[in-house]
Amino acid sequence: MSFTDHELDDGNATARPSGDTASDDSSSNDSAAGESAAGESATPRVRAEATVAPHAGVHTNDSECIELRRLHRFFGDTRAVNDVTFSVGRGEVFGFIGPNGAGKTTSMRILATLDLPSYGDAFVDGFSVVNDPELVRKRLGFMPDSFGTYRDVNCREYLDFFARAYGLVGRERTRRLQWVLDFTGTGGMATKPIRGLSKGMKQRLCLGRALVHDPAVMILDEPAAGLDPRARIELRRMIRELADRGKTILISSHILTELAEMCDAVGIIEQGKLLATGSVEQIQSETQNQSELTLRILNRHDEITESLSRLEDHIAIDNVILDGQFVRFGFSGKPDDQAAIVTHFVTQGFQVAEVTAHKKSLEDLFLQVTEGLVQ
Ligand SMILES: Nc1ncnc2c1ncn2[C@@H]1O[C@H](COP(=O)(O)OP(=O)(O)OP(=O)(O)O)[C@@H](O)[C@H]1O
Repeated sequence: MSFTDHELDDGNATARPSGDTASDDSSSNDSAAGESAAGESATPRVRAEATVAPHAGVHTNDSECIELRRLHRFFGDTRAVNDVTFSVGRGEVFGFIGPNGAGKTTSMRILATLDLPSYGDAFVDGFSVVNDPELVRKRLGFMPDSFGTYRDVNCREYLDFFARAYGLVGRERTRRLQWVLDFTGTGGMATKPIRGLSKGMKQRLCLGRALVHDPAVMILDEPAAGLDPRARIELRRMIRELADRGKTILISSHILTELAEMCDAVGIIEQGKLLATGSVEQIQSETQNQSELTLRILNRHDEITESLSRLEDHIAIDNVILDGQFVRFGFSGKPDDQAAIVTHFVTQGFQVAEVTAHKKSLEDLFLQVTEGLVQ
Protein backbone atom coordinates (compact mmCIF):
# COMPACT_ATOMS: atom_id res chain seq x y z
CA MET A 1 0.00 0.00 0.00
CA SER A 2 1.25 3.50 -0.71
CA PHE A 3 -0.21 6.98 -0.32
CA THR A 4 0.25 9.96 -2.56
CA ASP A 5 -0.07 13.61 -1.62
CA HIS A 6 -3.31 14.15 -3.54
CA GLU A 7 -5.03 11.61 -1.32
CA LEU A 8 -4.58 13.85 1.69
CA ASP A 9 -7.50 15.93 2.93
CA ASP A 10 -5.15 18.35 4.59
CA GLY A 11 -1.52 18.76 5.61
CA ASN A 12 0.27 15.79 7.05
CA ALA A 13 3.85 16.07 8.04
CA THR A 14 4.61 12.84 9.79
CA ALA A 15 4.34 10.58 6.76
CA ARG A 16 7.52 12.06 5.37
CA PRO A 17 9.47 12.94 8.41
CA SER A 18 12.66 14.27 6.85
CA GLY A 19 11.47 17.83 7.65
CA ASP A 20 13.74 19.47 5.14
CA THR A 21 11.22 20.69 2.60
CA ALA A 22 11.44 24.42 1.98
CA SER A 23 8.21 26.37 2.18
CA ASP A 24 7.26 29.83 3.39
CA ASP A 25 3.56 29.15 3.41
CA SER A 26 2.49 29.80 6.98
CA SER A 27 -0.81 28.05 6.34
CA SER A 28 0.92 24.81 5.52
CA ASN A 29 1.52 22.19 8.15
CA ASP A 30 4.49 21.09 6.15
CA SER A 31 6.31 24.41 5.95
CA ALA A 32 9.59 23.26 7.18
CA ALA A 33 13.21 23.45 7.81
CA GLY A 34 14.33 25.19 4.67
CA GLU A 35 12.69 28.46 5.68
CA SER A 36 14.88 31.45 6.28
CA ALA A 37 16.24 31.96 9.76
CA ALA A 38 14.36 35.08 9.14
CA GLY A 39 15.28 38.61 9.89
CA GLU A 40 18.86 37.64 10.53
CA SER A 41 19.90 36.08 7.26
CA ALA A 42 18.31 35.13 3.95
CA THR A 43 20.24 31.87 4.00
CA PRO A 44 18.20 28.96 5.28
CA ARG A 45 19.65 27.30 8.33
CA VAL A 46 20.58 23.72 7.56
CA ARG A 47 21.08 20.93 10.06
CA ALA A 48 24.81 20.47 9.54
CA GLU A 49 25.65 24.07 10.45
CA ALA A 50 22.75 24.98 12.67
CA THR A 51 23.90 24.41 16.21
CA VAL A 52 24.82 27.31 18.41
CA ALA A 53 23.97 25.86 21.80
CA PRO A 54 26.83 24.29 23.74
CA HIS A 55 26.73 20.49 24.09
CA ALA A 56 24.32 20.17 21.17
CA GLY A 57 23.82 16.61 19.98
CA VAL A 58 24.94 14.92 23.15
CA HIS A 59 22.97 13.19 25.87
CA THR A 60 21.78 15.64 28.46
CA ASN A 61 20.58 15.01 31.99
CA ASP A 62 18.89 11.59 31.99
CA SER A 63 15.99 12.76 34.12
CA GLU A 64 15.04 15.40 31.54
CA CYS A 65 13.34 13.89 28.56
CA ILE A 66 12.44 17.06 26.66
CA GLU A 67 14.63 20.12 26.81
CA LEU A 68 14.36 23.44 24.96
CA ARG A 69 17.57 25.41 25.29
CA ARG A 70 17.51 29.09 24.32
CA LEU A 71 15.22 28.22 21.42
CA HIS A 72 14.56 30.96 18.84
CA ARG A 73 12.53 30.88 15.62
CA PHE A 74 12.01 34.02 13.57
CA PHE A 75 9.80 34.48 10.51
CA GLY A 76 10.77 37.86 9.04
CA ASP A 77 10.03 40.36 11.82
CA THR A 78 7.92 37.88 13.76
CA ARG A 79 9.72 36.39 16.74
CA ALA A 80 7.55 33.30 16.90
CA VAL A 81 9.79 31.69 19.54
CA ASN A 82 12.05 34.09 21.39
CA ASP A 83 14.65 32.58 23.70
CA VAL A 84 12.57 29.81 25.25
CA THR A 85 14.21 27.47 27.77
CA PHE A 86 12.47 24.76 29.77
CA SER A 87 12.65 21.05 30.37
CA VAL A 88 10.21 18.24 31.04
CA GLY A 89 11.15 15.39 33.35
CA ARG A 90 10.82 11.76 32.30
CA GLY A 91 7.24 10.52 32.73
CA GLU A 92 5.85 14.02 33.26
CA VAL A 93 2.93 15.68 31.50
CA PHE A 94 3.82 19.30 30.68
CA GLY A 95 1.11 21.74 29.55
CA PHE A 96 2.06 24.40 27.06
CA ILE A 97 -0.38 27.29 27.41
CA GLY A 98 -0.61 30.46 25.39
CA PRO A 99 -2.99 32.59 23.34
CA ASN A 100 -3.24 32.34 19.55
CA GLY A 101 0.06 33.05 17.84
CA ALA A 102 2.09 32.61 21.06
CA GLY A 103 4.59 30.20 19.52
CA LYS A 104 3.33 26.82 20.80
CA THR A 105 2.96 25.10 17.43
CA THR A 106 6.27 26.51 16.18
CA SER A 107 8.10 25.12 19.24
CA MET A 108 6.39 21.76 18.89
CA ARG A 109 7.17 21.53 15.18
CA ILE A 110 10.83 22.14 15.97
CA LEU A 111 10.71 19.37 18.58
CA ALA A 112 9.10 17.11 15.99
CA THR A 113 12.00 17.93 13.59
CA LEU A 114 9.60 19.49 11.06
CA ASP A 115 11.27 22.88 11.38
CA LEU A 116 14.66 24.17 12.51
CA PRO A 117 15.39 26.79 15.14
CA SER A 118 16.94 30.08 14.06
CA TYR A 119 19.13 29.81 17.17
CA GLY A 120 19.40 27.45 20.09
CA ASP A 121 18.53 23.79 20.21
CA ALA A 122 16.05 21.31 21.61
CA PHE A 123 16.61 17.79 22.86
CA VAL A 124 14.37 14.75 22.92
CA ASP A 125 15.50 11.92 25.15
CA GLY A 126 18.96 13.50 25.06
CA PHE A 127 19.23 13.88 21.27
CA SER A 128 19.46 17.18 19.45
CA VAL A 129 16.68 18.01 16.96
CA VAL A 130 19.31 19.88 14.95
CA ASN A 131 22.05 17.27 14.82
CA ASP A 132 20.26 13.97 15.40
CA PRO A 133 16.80 14.31 13.81
CA GLU A 134 16.58 10.63 12.86
CA LEU A 135 17.27 9.54 16.45
CA VAL A 136 14.74 12.09 17.71
CA ARG A 137 12.02 10.80 15.33
CA LYS A 138 12.47 7.24 16.57
CA ARG A 139 11.76 8.39 20.11
CA LEU A 140 8.96 10.82 19.42
CA GLY A 141 5.29 10.64 18.47
CA PHE A 142 3.80 13.89 17.16
CA MET A 143 0.10 14.65 17.00
CA PRO A 144 -0.28 17.86 14.96
CA ASP A 145 -3.18 20.29 15.45
CA SER A 146 -4.58 19.25 12.08
CA PHE A 147 -3.64 16.04 10.41
CA GLY A 148 -3.93 14.34 7.09
CA THR A 149 -6.60 11.75 6.52
CA TYR A 150 -6.40 9.38 3.62
CA ARG A 151 -10.06 9.24 2.69
CA ASP A 152 -10.31 5.83 1.15
CA VAL A 153 -8.26 3.75 3.57
CA ASN A 154 -9.56 2.28 6.78
CA CYS A 155 -8.19 2.74 10.30
CA ARG A 156 -6.14 -0.44 10.33
CA GLU A 157 -4.58 0.32 6.92
CA TYR A 158 -3.80 3.86 8.04
CA LEU A 159 -2.05 2.73 11.21
CA ASP A 160 -0.33 -0.08 9.32
CA PHE A 161 1.15 2.46 6.90
CA PHE A 162 2.74 4.41 9.74
CA ALA A 163 3.89 1.22 11.48
CA ARG A 164 5.68 0.23 8.25
CA ALA A 165 7.11 3.75 7.89
CA TYR A 166 8.63 3.31 11.34
CA GLY A 167 10.12 -0.02 10.29
CA LEU A 168 7.89 -2.38 12.28
CA VAL A 169 7.67 -5.83 10.72
CA GLY A 170 5.96 -9.19 11.12
CA ARG A 171 4.37 -10.18 14.43
CA GLU A 172 5.72 -7.11 16.18
CA ARG A 173 3.77 -4.89 13.76
CA THR A 174 0.58 -6.95 14.16
CA ARG A 175 0.90 -6.89 17.94
CA ARG A 176 1.57 -3.18 18.04
CA LEU A 177 -1.35 -2.35 15.73
CA GLN A 178 -3.72 -4.36 17.87
CA TRP A 179 -2.48 -2.64 21.02
CA VAL A 180 -2.98 0.80 19.47
CA LEU A 181 -6.49 -0.09 18.19
CA ASP A 182 -7.43 -1.37 21.66
CA PHE A 183 -5.83 1.47 23.61
CA THR A 184 -7.40 4.23 21.52
CA GLY A 185 -10.79 2.48 21.32
CA THR A 186 -10.69 2.46 17.52
CA GLY A 187 -10.74 -1.36 17.30
CA GLY A 188 -14.44 -1.43 16.45
CA MET A 189 -13.72 0.92 13.54
CA ALA A 190 -10.69 -0.98 12.23
CA THR A 191 -12.22 -1.70 8.83
CA LYS A 192 -14.19 1.55 8.50
CA PRO A 193 -12.99 4.12 5.94
CA ILE A 194 -11.49 7.16 7.65
CA ARG A 195 -13.83 9.54 5.81
CA GLY A 196 -16.74 8.13 7.83
CA LEU A 197 -15.17 8.77 11.25
CA SER A 198 -16.39 11.41 13.70
CA LYS A 199 -13.99 14.16 14.83
CA GLY A 200 -13.47 12.34 18.14
CA MET A 201 -12.63 9.07 16.40
CA LYS A 202 -10.23 10.86 14.02
CA GLN A 203 -8.45 12.37 17.02
CA ARG A 204 -8.13 8.93 18.59
CA LEU A 205 -6.75 7.58 15.34
CA CYS A 206 -4.23 10.41 15.16
CA LEU A 207 -3.15 9.69 18.72
CA GLY A 208 -2.81 6.04 17.69
CA ARG A 209 -0.68 7.01 14.73
CA ALA A 210 1.66 8.93 17.04
CA LEU A 211 1.84 5.91 19.36
CA VAL A 212 2.37 3.20 16.80
CA HIS A 213 6.16 2.92 17.22
CA ASP A 214 5.90 3.09 21.04
CA PRO A 215 7.81 6.37 21.42
CA ALA A 216 9.19 7.56 24.76
CA VAL A 217 8.01 11.11 24.12
CA MET A 218 4.64 12.41 22.87
CA ILE A 219 4.11 15.92 21.50
CA LEU A 220 0.39 16.67 21.31
CA ASP A 221 -0.68 19.94 19.70
CA GLU A 222 -4.21 20.87 20.81
CA PRO A 223 -5.44 17.26 20.87
CA ALA A 224 -8.73 18.19 22.55
CA ALA A 225 -9.70 20.91 20.06
CA GLY A 226 -13.22 20.40 18.75
CA LEU A 227 -14.03 17.42 20.98
CA ASP A 228 -17.24 17.10 22.98
CA PRO A 229 -16.95 16.92 26.80
CA ARG A 230 -17.11 13.12 26.97
CA ALA A 231 -14.45 12.74 24.27
CA ARG A 232 -12.24 15.24 26.14
CA ILE A 233 -12.55 13.29 29.37
CA GLU A 234 -11.64 10.08 27.50
CA LEU A 235 -8.64 11.77 25.89
CA ARG A 236 -7.50 13.07 29.27
CA ARG A 237 -7.75 9.57 30.69
CA MET A 238 -5.66 8.17 27.82
CA ILE A 239 -2.98 10.85 28.24
CA ARG A 240 -2.72 10.23 31.99
CA GLU A 241 -2.48 6.50 31.36
CA LEU A 242 0.32 7.03 28.85
CA ALA A 243 2.20 9.12 31.44
CA ASP A 244 1.64 6.39 34.04
CA ARG A 245 3.23 3.98 31.56
CA GLY A 246 6.33 6.21 31.61
CA LYS A 247 5.83 8.36 28.51
CA THR A 248 6.86 11.99 28.65
CA ILE A 249 4.16 14.24 27.22
CA LEU A 250 4.14 17.85 26.04
CA ILE A 251 0.59 18.99 25.37
CA SER A 252 -0.74 22.35 24.23
CA SER A 253 -4.27 23.50 24.74
CA HIS A 254 -6.51 26.49 25.14
CA ILE A 255 -8.64 24.55 27.58
CA LEU A 256 -6.72 25.69 30.61
CA THR A 257 -8.74 24.04 33.33
CA GLU A 258 -8.25 20.66 31.66
CA LEU A 259 -4.51 21.11 31.58
CA ALA A 260 -4.47 21.92 35.29
CA GLU A 261 -5.98 18.53 36.08
CA MET A 262 -3.77 16.58 33.72
CA CYS A 263 -0.36 18.23 33.94
CA ASP A 264 2.50 17.92 36.41
CA ALA A 265 3.84 21.29 35.26
CA VAL A 266 2.86 24.05 32.83
CA GLY A 267 4.60 26.75 30.81
CA ILE A 268 2.81 29.98 29.91
CA ILE A 269 4.00 31.53 26.64
CA GLU A 270 3.02 34.80 24.94
CA GLN A 271 4.51 36.44 21.86
CA GLY A 272 7.27 33.85 21.75
CA LYS A 273 8.41 34.50 25.35
CA LEU A 274 8.03 32.02 28.16
CA LEU A 275 6.45 34.05 30.98
CA ALA A 276 6.18 31.44 33.70
CA THR A 277 6.97 27.79 34.18
CA GLY A 278 6.57 25.24 36.98
CA SER A 279 3.77 23.44 38.74
CA VAL A 280 0.52 25.36 39.03
CA GLU A 281 1.24 25.70 42.77
CA GLN A 282 4.74 27.09 42.11
CA ILE A 283 3.41 29.66 39.67
CA GLN A 284 0.73 30.56 42.17
CA SER A 285 3.22 31.09 44.97
CA GLU A 286 5.45 33.23 42.72
CA THR A 287 2.52 35.42 41.76
CA GLN A 288 1.68 38.14 44.27
CA ASN A 289 -1.77 38.22 45.85
CA GLN A 290 -2.79 35.05 44.14
CA SER A 291 -5.49 34.08 46.60
CA GLU A 292 -8.70 35.69 47.69
CA LEU A 293 -10.40 35.48 51.05
CA THR A 294 -14.03 36.11 51.87
CA LEU A 295 -15.02 36.75 55.50
CA ARG A 296 -18.59 36.87 56.72
CA ILE A 297 -18.67 39.25 59.67
CA LEU A 298 -21.87 39.71 61.68
CA ASN A 299 -21.20 43.05 63.44
CA ARG A 300 -19.51 46.52 63.04
CA HIS A 301 -19.77 46.46 59.25
CA ASP A 302 -18.77 50.12 58.85
CA GLU A 303 -15.42 49.45 60.62
CA ILE A 304 -14.35 46.42 58.56
CA THR A 305 -12.46 48.22 55.77
CA GLU A 306 -10.61 50.48 58.18
CA SER A 307 -9.63 47.52 60.36
CA LEU A 308 -8.41 45.60 57.31
CA SER A 309 -6.22 48.51 56.23
CA ARG A 310 -4.37 48.31 59.57
CA LEU A 311 -3.06 44.89 58.50
CA GLU A 312 -1.41 46.26 55.37
CA ASP A 313 1.91 46.99 57.10
CA HIS A 314 2.48 43.23 57.35
CA ILE A 315 0.33 41.67 54.64
CA ALA A 316 -0.25 42.86 51.07
CA ILE A 317 -4.01 43.23 50.66
CA ASP A 318 -5.82 44.50 47.58
CA ASN A 319 -9.11 44.58 45.68
CA VAL A 320 -11.22 44.96 48.82
CA ILE A 321 -14.95 44.58 48.16
CA LEU A 322 -17.43 45.09 51.02
CA ASP A 323 -20.91 43.69 50.41
CA GLY A 324 -23.14 43.71 53.50
CA GLN A 325 -21.82 41.07 55.89
CA PHE A 326 -19.22 39.89 53.38
CA VAL A 327 -15.77 41.36 52.76
CA ARG A 328 -13.69 39.92 49.92
CA PHE A 329 -10.04 40.82 49.19
CA GLY A 330 -6.82 39.54 47.63
CA PHE A 331 -3.85 38.53 49.77
CA SER A 332 -0.63 36.48 49.51
CA GLY A 333 -2.39 33.17 49.98
CA LYS A 334 0.10 31.97 52.59
CA PRO A 335 -1.59 29.99 55.40
CA ASP A 336 0.25 32.10 58.05
CA ASP A 337 -1.17 35.30 56.57
CA GLN A 338 -4.66 33.85 56.42
CA ALA A 339 -4.45 32.84 60.10
CA ALA A 340 -3.14 36.33 61.01
CA ILE A 341 -6.05 38.03 59.23
CA VAL A 342 -8.68 35.91 60.98
CA THR A 343 -6.97 36.34 64.38
CA HIS A 344 -6.81 40.11 63.83
CA PHE A 345 -10.56 40.40 63.30
CA VAL A 346 -11.47 38.07 66.17
CA THR A 347 -9.20 39.85 68.69
CA GLN A 348 -10.63 43.20 67.57
CA GLY A 349 -14.08 41.97 68.62
CA PHE A 350 -15.52 41.24 65.17
CA GLN A 351 -17.85 38.24 65.00
CA VAL A 352 -16.33 36.18 62.20
CA ALA A 353 -18.96 33.64 61.13
CA GLU A 354 -17.37 32.24 57.93
CA VAL A 355 -13.96 32.18 56.26
CA THR A 356 -13.68 31.13 52.60
CA ALA A 357 -10.36 31.02 50.72
CA HIS A 358 -10.42 31.01 46.91
CA LYS A 359 -7.32 29.69 45.15
CA LYS A 360 -6.76 31.16 41.73
CA SER A 361 -7.46 28.76 38.90
CA LEU A 362 -5.06 28.16 36.03
CA GLU A 363 -7.33 30.39 33.97
CA ASP A 364 -6.94 33.26 36.48
CA LEU A 365 -3.17 32.74 36.51
CA PHE A 366 -3.06 32.76 32.72
CA LEU A 367 -4.93 36.07 32.61
CA GLN A 368 -2.70 37.48 35.33
CA VAL A 369 0.59 36.41 33.71
CA THR A 370 -0.22 37.25 30.08
CA GLU A 371 -1.03 40.69 28.76
CA GLY A 372 -3.33 39.74 25.91
CA LEU A 373 -0.69 40.58 23.29
CA VAL A 374 -1.16 38.95 19.88
CA GLN A 375 1.33 38.79 17.02
N1 LIG B 1 5.63 29.47 8.45
C1 LIG B 1 5.39 30.66 9.00
N2 LIG B 1 5.65 31.81 8.33
C2 LIG B 1 5.45 33.01 8.90
N3 LIG B 1 4.96 33.19 10.15
C3 LIG B 1 4.68 32.09 10.87
C4 LIG B 1 4.87 30.77 10.34
N4 LIG B 1 4.50 29.87 11.30
C5 LIG B 1 4.09 30.60 12.36
N5 LIG B 1 4.20 31.93 12.11
C6 LIG B 1 3.88 33.01 13.04
O1 LIG B 1 4.55 32.75 14.25
C7 LIG B 1 3.73 33.13 15.36
C8 LIG B 1 3.55 31.93 16.27
O2 LIG B 1 2.68 31.00 15.62
P1 LIG B 1 2.31 29.59 16.26
O3 LIG B 1 1.47 28.87 15.26
O4 LIG B 1 3.52 28.91 16.75
O5 LIG B 1 1.41 30.03 17.50
P2 LIG B 1 0.48 29.13 18.43
O6 LIG B 1 0.80 29.50 19.84
O7 LIG B 1 0.57 27.71 18.07
O8 LIG B 1 -0.97 29.68 18.06
P3 LIG B 1 -2.39 28.91 17.96
O9 LIG B 1 -2.81 28.64 19.36
O10 LIG B 1 -3.26 29.93 17.29
O11 LIG B 1 -2.18 27.67 17.15
C9 LIG B 1 2.43 33.66 14.77
O12 LIG B 1 2.55 35.07 14.68
C10 LIG B 1 2.40 33.05 13.39
O13 LIG B 1 1.68 33.86 12.49
